[in-house]
Amino acid sequence: MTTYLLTGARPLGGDPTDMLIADGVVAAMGADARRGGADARTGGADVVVDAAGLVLLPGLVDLHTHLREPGREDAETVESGTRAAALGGFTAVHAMANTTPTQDTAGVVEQVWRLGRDAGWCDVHPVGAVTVGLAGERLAELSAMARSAAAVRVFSDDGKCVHDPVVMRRALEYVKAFDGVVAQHAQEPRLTEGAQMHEGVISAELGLTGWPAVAEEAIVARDVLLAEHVGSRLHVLHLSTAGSVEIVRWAKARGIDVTAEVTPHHLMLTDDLVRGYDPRFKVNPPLRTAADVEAVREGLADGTIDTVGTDHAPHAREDKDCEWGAAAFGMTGLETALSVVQATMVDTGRLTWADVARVMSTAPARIGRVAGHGRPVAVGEPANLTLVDPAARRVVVPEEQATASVNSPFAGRELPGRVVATFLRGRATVLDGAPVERGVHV
Ligand SMILES: NC(=O)N[C@@H](CC(=O)O)C(=O)O
Ligand SMILES: [Zn+2]
Ligand SMILES: [Zn+2]
Repeated sequence: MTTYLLTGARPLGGDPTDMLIADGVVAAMGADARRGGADARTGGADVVVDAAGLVLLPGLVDLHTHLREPGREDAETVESGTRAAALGGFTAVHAMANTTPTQDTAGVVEQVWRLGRDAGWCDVHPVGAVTVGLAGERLAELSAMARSAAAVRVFSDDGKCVHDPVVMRRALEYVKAFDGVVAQHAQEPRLTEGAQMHEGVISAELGLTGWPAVAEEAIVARDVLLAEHVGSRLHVLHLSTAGSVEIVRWAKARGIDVTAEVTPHHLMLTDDLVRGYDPRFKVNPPLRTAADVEAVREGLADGTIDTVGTDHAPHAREDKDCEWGAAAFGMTGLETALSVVQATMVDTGRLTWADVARVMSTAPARIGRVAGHGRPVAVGEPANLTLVDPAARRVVVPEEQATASVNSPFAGRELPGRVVATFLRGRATVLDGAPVERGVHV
């Protein structure tokens, strides 16, 4: 296996140091990293990576990716989506269940898991659907998916809300048997019929049907109470309103086992962008107000919100290049997530890089029960690592990204930070900011 010497990388909170990556693990750090060979420059390593000035993070873990395969390979495939993930610094992603066919059986989740393993860009953990066909009526075969080769631990009808309280209660009870978690897309369906954007001053001005904050908050409030009642784990996806942050803060103070996610776009963008009617800004839940953005930033900074999940939602051109009302909901995000978190949270002084490791790696790995990821950067640990250049800046050009879709809301924006290298169990998937095909380095 190729060995790598990273020179002068800055681990979290530590001084710059050298690191030897060999046999899939962090083999040595500090002076020991060069002891493997007579050559003083390489220390015997096959590849030397100059990491001076770079931040070394544990490989990022996304609990919320839409890979679209099977069913919409025109928008994304497991191959293109996981390549994008590696370029974004991710070593593991959870593939949402709203595929066609739905990931609601052991057979389909095993298929996606195998496609991920064969592509080799990052670990793919399929999410299992909570209900058959995401229809919200009958529970899917949760335990068969948990016992399958894909070892599913995260269950979600994402795209749809598990709105029937009895079905939600049963799902929460059921997943306890295998330490699973229900990840809820909190959207009260009756309060959001025909909704096109956030309900507020701007929806009134534009004459578009609004998606009120209460439609999210009512489900978040109900679900934390259900989770408390049955003593189960709940994860709230893409939390987007100030009221939702308050409810989760209350629930945590009460000891309820709830975790919450915010997306990069809800940390940066607001509903006034809809004024241009550009469908790149159409997303579920919708972009909210500046006060909501401030509240989710504060929630992420104080630990109320546990994770940043990309909700990478690629869509084919014909589903986005149309008028606002007809366009699909969703935005790509894997290749910009870390930069958006840097811009909104690190460069504003609200999170340290150690906090970023927590919200984008450690916490999602723990919630998803993913072994080998989100671990401390230390000798003997699996070498799942990301090297970031925080001083770099770049303009986002969707056509240059690895994702097969171009619906990035950050197109044309200059963002800070660049993923220089990603390592998956000691193998480089990205070097010098470019993907490394398998077989080039083994
Ligand atoms: N976020 C979105 O706007 N769309 C997601 C579904 C979802 O995450 O709810 C999609 O699958 O396209
Ligand atoms: Zn969703
Ligand atoms: Zn989603």
